[in-house]
Amino acid sequence: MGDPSGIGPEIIAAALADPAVTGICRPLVLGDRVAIERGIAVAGAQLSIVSAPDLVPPVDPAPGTIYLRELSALQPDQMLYGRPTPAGGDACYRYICTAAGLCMDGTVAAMATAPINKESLNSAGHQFPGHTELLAELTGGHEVVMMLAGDRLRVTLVTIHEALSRVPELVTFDRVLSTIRITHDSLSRWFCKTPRLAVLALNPHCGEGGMFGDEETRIIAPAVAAAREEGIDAVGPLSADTLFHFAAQGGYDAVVCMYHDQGLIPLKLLHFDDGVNVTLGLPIIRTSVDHGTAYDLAGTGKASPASMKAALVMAAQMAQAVTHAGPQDPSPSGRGCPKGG
Ligand SMILES: NC(=O)c1ccc[n+]([C@@H]2O[C@H](COP(=O)([O-])OP(=O)(O)OC[C@H]3O[C@@H](n4cnc5c(N)ncnc54)[C@H](O)[C@@H]3O)[C@@H](O)[C@H]2O)c1
Ligand SMILES: N[C@H](C(=O)O)[C@H](O)COP(=O)(O)O
Repeated sequence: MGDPSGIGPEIIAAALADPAVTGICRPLVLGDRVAIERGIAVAGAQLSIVSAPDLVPPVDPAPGTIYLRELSALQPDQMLYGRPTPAGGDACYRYICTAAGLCMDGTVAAMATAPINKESLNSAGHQFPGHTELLAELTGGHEVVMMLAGDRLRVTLVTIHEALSRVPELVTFDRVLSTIRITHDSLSRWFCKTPRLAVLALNPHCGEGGMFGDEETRIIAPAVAAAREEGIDAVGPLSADTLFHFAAQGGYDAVVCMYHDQGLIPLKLLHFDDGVNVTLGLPIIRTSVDHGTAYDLAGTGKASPASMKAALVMAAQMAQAVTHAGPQDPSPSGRGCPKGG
């Protein structure tokens, strides 16, 4: 359900009132009854709540119904809009842990998360920069990669939630190569058979022959060469300022970026409304909205549910791909692939 003080409950209600979502999956909400009731009212949705303490939704769920596992019973002062609390952060932690557990034991096929406030998660004593790192730990310490995807562009990140000043020391040969590998393997599995990857430079103009930095020649180019030797269709390092123009025109299936804002600024410029965050490298399927808790909009009914809907639909499609193709079979599409799903 995400942060009870943010827009999570209302965008969930809006998404679950849409037959395009409920037609492709049987959603089970992990959250707080009062927060979801409030979200339904804010979204103006015609939905009723059915408690599902131990059950998943039935094969033929009743229309207009939200199946809810109540994992918290927050007091009104613990879910004031725009006012995160440690209790709310702790509740988010429980929702995420329970969802991961249900995915790991096969009770559910996938999880899609609404936004959390990272500060409130940490104020509750859970020291994680976000869902991504928490899920990596909960599911066995896998190396994970954050991908954000829309119809025109997909980006993956070598470094995620890090201070910009630390990025150069974190961009290592091993990290760049493993990000390329995980991007390639995950795209091959879920989205397209032979993905074409562009790998970005860290510095302007690829370091301009060493004038503006040498990470390109020391680290990124050797990592790209190593990936190519493994049969991965990756090119780079390429200058970030121009590459996105070509990637958005369909030149690449994903762009491997060195740091958070290098990739997420172009992605959100093109896809703020409908982008989906996917955690690659986990043993479970996890998607998420591409935006935050939007405290300025919480309770106003103005928040767009489009990214929440897209995250639910993508999670369901990924789960169906596993069911229909088997876990190791990539989708049957040829070279290059439609983005977003
Ligand atoms: N998936 C996640 O859990 C996730 C993702 C991003 C940010 N966050 C967290 O959210 C908190 C707030 O982050 P922020 O302010 O940088 O980003 P934000 O996305 O919450 O807000 C940025 C701007 O976008 C607008 N906005 C966000 N979602 C919208 C929607 N659905 N419809 C219309 N407008 C929308 C907001 O009103 C605000 O003006 C932080 O704690 C951050 O870490 C969580
Ligand atoms: N970097 C993401 C974004 O800006 O959308 C976001 O913070 C989500 O992170 P988690 O999925 O790890 O919570």
